[in-house]
Amino acid sequence: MDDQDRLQYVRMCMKETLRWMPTTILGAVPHAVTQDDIYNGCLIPKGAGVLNNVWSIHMDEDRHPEPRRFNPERYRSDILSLGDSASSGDPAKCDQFTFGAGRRICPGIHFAERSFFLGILRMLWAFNIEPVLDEAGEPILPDLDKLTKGFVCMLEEFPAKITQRSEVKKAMVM
Ligand code: HEM
Repeated sequence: MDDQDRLQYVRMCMKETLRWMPTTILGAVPHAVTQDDIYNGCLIPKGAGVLNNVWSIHMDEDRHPEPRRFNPERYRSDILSLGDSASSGDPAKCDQFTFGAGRRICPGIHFAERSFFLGILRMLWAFNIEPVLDEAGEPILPDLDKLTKGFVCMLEEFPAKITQRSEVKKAMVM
C-alpha cells in the first residue's frame, strides 16, 4: 500500500470499475424514512421505503458523459480515498455510490478499498488478460449491458484468456 500514491492509474481503474459496474445497483439495503420529508417538492411520507438508485446516479450523463464507456480518465485528478470522497459533504462531487451514502454507508469501505486495490494490482502484476478469439480471429467481447439479475449484480459470464506474464511470475503464483 506504500506505493499507492504512485499508482494513480490503478486507483482510476478501481474507481471507474465501481462506477461503471456498481454491483449494489439499487443500494443493496433498502431504507425507510422516519418522518415526513419533502424532497424536490415531493412529499415522502413517514415509513415510506427508499432505495439508493446507484445505477441511475452512475449512469447520469451530466455527472459522467458517455456513462457506459469504461473510461478511467474520469478520475485522473481524483486523489481522494473512497472514504474521504464519500465524507467530503458534496454529493455532486462524490466519486461513486456503490458503498451507499450518508449515515448508513458501508463501514467496510476502507477495508474493501484496500483489498480491491491490492487485488487489481496483483492481477495486473501476474497476468495478461485478453479476449478469446472466435473462429474468424475476431475478439469475443462481452455485451456490456448483459447483467445478472437481482439486487446485487455483475456482468454475465464471458470468456477471457488469462495467462501468466512470465515464467518467474508463474513460479511465484503456482
Ligand atoms: C466491495 C465491497 C463492498 C461493497 C460494494 C459494500 C456495499 C455495501 C452497501 C451498499 C451497504 C448498504 C449501505 C446503505 O445502507 O446505504 C453496505 C452495508 C454494510 N457493509 Fe458493506 N460493502 C462491501 C464490503 C464490506 C466489508 C469488507 C465489510 C466489513 C468488513 C462490510 C460491512 C458492512 C456493514 C456492517 C454494513 C451495514 C452498515 C449499516 O447498516 O449501518 N462491507 N455495504
